[in-house]
Amino acid sequence: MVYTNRFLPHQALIQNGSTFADRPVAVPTKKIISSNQHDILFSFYGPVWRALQRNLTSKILHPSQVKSYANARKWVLDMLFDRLKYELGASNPIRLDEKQIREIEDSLRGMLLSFTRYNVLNFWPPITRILFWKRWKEFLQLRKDLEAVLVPYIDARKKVTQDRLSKDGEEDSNTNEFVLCYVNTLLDLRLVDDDEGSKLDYGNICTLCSEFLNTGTDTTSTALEWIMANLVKYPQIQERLLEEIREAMVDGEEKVKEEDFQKLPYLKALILEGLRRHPPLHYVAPHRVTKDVVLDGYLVPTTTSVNFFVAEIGRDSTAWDDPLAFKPERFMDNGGTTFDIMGSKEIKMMPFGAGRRMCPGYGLAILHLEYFVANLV
Ligand code: HEM
Repeated sequence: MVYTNRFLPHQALIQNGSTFADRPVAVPTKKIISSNQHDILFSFYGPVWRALQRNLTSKILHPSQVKSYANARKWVLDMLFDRLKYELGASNPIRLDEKQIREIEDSLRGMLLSFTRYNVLNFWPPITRILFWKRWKEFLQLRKDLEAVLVPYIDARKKVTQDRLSKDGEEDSNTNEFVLCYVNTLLDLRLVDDDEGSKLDYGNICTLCSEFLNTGTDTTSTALEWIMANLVKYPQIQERLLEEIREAMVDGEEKVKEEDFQKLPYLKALILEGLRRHPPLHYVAPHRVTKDVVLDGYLVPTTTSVNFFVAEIGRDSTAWDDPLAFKPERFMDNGGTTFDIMGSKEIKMMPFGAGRRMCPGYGLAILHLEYFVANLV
């Protein structure tokens, strides 16, 4: 088995941006450093991050947690409906919350879109930061802007959590609806084993939150747009899906619920076909092998950055019949849908990557896509 690690210099820079600006580096611990200890750049600029983030995301993205966000999904769907009505000329106002969401989105997007501009700062940071000082200043400003947007929400969450605990530390019985969120897991985290261990600072938390938001939002919305576009392009697919949804729903119900999804195999097939034909990420982030490997006669040294052409893999004519066609039926099997999206036996497509660095949010992403596609249709 060839293990690969991430090779992501720009992330190292972004993640430590605030650290270099005005905060001390969070101290890595023996426990946290693990899979990335060989990464060349991370070993200089913060090896703690990848493993830390992986631990946290696997906790918060566990299926038991994912279920508890059903209300949030419903809220977003209502917001989408509001927007559709608004754009169609109805008088429903857009909720104020959307403004706040846009604010977060804008600051994250600014950071994401300009990453090629700042990538040069990674090459030899002590020098490139002097040579490109203007860029470095701009980068720090972007980072400060991002923190200015996120910190109030982190504080608000802190307050909700503190209010929830009674003075003697017992849980308030009136707060049964409390849902653990990602920020809570970050606030609780200690970087060393003992009780005195340091907590993550605002810069650290903002970095982890922005990564979580970046990886989870644009990807899902891009996939959703492609799937909806194909439903418009192929009315017969839309018709078949609508039929399936009608059959699965109890008369009088207005929304497709998460419990209904198991009765909707064609919906699942549609989502998979959307991800195969139009994966939101054309490549996964660059990886590298943890030791030199010979593959098919080619040496892959540890110093090489390895890129996987996700989109091409899903359109490979040796693996798929008529690969350019949009046919959800290809995922249907005896009336059901069975596809090994994790690629544990074979990899015919990898929209979420594969192996141990596979997207930890794939279950949540598929759930979101099912939820929004079914309800919009
Ligand atoms: C259709 C939606 C999505 C697609 C196509 C997608 C795809 C991917 C891919 C290809 C990777 C890189 C895997 C690799 O390098 O091998 C990744 C990483 C990641 N994704 Fe997703 N993703 C989606 C949704 C989400 C969601 C909803 C979340 C969380 C809320 C999420 C969280 C993450 C995180 C935290 C990583 C980094 C994991 C690591 O560094 O080990 N993703 N995703």
